Amino acid sequence: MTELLTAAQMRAIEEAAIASGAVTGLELMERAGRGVVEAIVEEWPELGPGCRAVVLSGPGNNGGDGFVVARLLWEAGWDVEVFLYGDASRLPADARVNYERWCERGEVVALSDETLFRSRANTSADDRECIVIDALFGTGLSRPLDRDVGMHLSGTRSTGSFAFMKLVAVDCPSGVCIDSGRVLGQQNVPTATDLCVTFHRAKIGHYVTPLVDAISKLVIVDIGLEEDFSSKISRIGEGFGSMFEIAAQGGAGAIREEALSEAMHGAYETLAERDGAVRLLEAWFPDELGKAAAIGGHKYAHGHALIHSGGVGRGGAARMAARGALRIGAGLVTVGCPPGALQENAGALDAVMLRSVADGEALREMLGDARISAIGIGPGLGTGAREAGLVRAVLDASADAKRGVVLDADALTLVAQDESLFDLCRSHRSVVMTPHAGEFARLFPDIAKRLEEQPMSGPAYSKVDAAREAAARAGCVVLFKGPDTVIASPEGHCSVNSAAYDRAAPWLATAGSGDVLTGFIAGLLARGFGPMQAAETAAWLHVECALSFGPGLIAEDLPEELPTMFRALGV
Ligand SMILES: NC(=O)C1=CN([C@@H]2O[C@H](COP(=O)(O)OP(=O)(O)OC[C@H]3O[C@@H](n4cnc5c(N)ncnc54)[C@H](O)[C@@H]3O)[C@@H](O)[C@H]2O)[C@@H](O)CC1
Ligand SMILES: Nc1ncnc2c1ncn2[C@@H]1O[C@H](COP(=O)(O)OP(=O)(O)O)[C@@H](O)[C@H]1O
Ligand SMILES: [K+]
Repeated sequence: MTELLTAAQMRAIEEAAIASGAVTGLELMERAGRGVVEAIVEEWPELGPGCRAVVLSGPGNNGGDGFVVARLLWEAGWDVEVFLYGDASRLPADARVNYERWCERGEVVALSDETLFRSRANTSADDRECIVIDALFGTGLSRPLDRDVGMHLSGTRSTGSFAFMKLVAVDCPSGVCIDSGRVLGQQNVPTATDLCVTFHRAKIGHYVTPLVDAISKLVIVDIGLEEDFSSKISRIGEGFGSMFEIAAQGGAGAIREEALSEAMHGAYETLAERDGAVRLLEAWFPDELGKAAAIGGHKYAHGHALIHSGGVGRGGAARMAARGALRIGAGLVTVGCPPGALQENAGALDAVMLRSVADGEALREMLGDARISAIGIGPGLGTGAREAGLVRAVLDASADAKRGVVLDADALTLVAQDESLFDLCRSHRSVVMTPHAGEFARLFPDIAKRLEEQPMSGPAYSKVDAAREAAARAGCVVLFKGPDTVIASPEGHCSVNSAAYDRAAPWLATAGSGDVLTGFIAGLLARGFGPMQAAETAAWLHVECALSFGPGLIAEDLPEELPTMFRALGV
């Protein structure tokens, strides 16, 4: 797992590195620009000397990176044109140095529609490949782009502008708030980007919608800000100034990195432990996953999951969830269903047990069995009074926190409709809610509305903020689905399970896949996982199963892929 950073965290890390004397801003800029060029060469090895590059540099350090890219491509024999948006005399120091270095090699043209239109790359008769480098704004974007800049970007991004165009964004596509992945302002700034090269760590915005949908490939360049160094710089805001003071007082020229680390020791938690850190779930699984095999003993030692089904003809969702719970390692799984649906379910279940549950009262009685260690309810359930009674019974009879509960689909709709059910969730210590965007809007309409409003300044409200606020309000773990699934706990822990970039699995958006996820979570809760850990592990395995199976996947395939996954993971 790695941390996804905010722009403020990234700035703090850079500033602390520079203040430590371990590296200069100019060196970081050179490494950043070099990283962009290396990423271009790796992405398009067929491009090289003679190819065209149009570099759009902005008024800050992002523009500075652009000048470095221009120089390095020029030195490699590319035909480079550079445009500047802003006033060269007001560039920050490092960007200014790189501006001047470029000026020794080529011209800088003021960016305007007209100059872009007249660029060599645009007007030449030959159709040599052209790469456009978007180095207008990076982490420093604070307000919406001016209309004309939005227009330039639209112009260059529309395929008609240049003969063969690939668009490379330095750090992030300009106009996007990198904390949220959202475009600032009313401008219809297009963000479609072939390659985005960012530095040190990915930022939150790179992994959440809408930005995650717009970038074809994300490359993270190591600019020498070491892992253990950055991990010590965790708290932005109060107290941070004093760290710089300590660094500055070190005197005697460059203060060594160790001295700075020493100064910070004990004063800052590691980034991973800090509330507010957003973790990206990566090649990872908790040790607990492997423990089932080691526990041995009775099947009840591995937990008993109850999945509640809907009525006749609506049981498929619960049966798939049950299969998921069983495959992920619950010792026993029972499907509970209305008496009328017994026959249907009996014909379709073997290893999964079956119980008739007439109503909420009957369910309450059944839940007197303390060995039932988790419940999944919602898929295919229905939204009538009887079903509301079932959800109430589940929440009432398991609030002792030893029994985890997953609420999905219709159960979420019921909770959204009834404040008293919402209150029961709040007072329960082990509930996981798994809404997709529609269910999320029903449960948290004001939060969903805020997420839809056009942001005018950064940092903008993001899907991460929304999931966190929802979790805090509901007192539950909230798993907000999508290709950018965000999982948040009421305590403020938060992670992103991405199905983008090298984990893209669009075939996972298939009917019933969410039902299987409910089963995965219920199975892990039954095994004794905490709600956050169960949600994270299940979501991560869900995408891994989809990747392992590949296109053609249907929801039923997901549980069946788990044994392959477990073997691959050495579980
Ligand atoms: N600080 C460092 O040491 C490093 C920074 N790097 C680069 O520096 C970037 C951040 O640089 P900056 O903090 O200078 O920020 P940017 O270059 O993203 O932009 C900041 C400038 O744009 C202005 N501005 C913001 N929004 C505007 C708008 N809508 N219209 C017009 N002007 C606007 C700001 O007033 C400021 O002058 C990163 O994205 C990265 O590309 C890299 O070189 C790595 C090292
Ligand atoms: N584009 C996508 N790529 C990968 N996974 C996706 C994508 N869109 C949705 N998903 C995932 O697919 C599942 C769909 O769940 P849900 O919306 O509840 O559907 P259903 O009710 O049909 O089961 C969720 O786990 C969600 O995160
Ligand atoms: K940019």
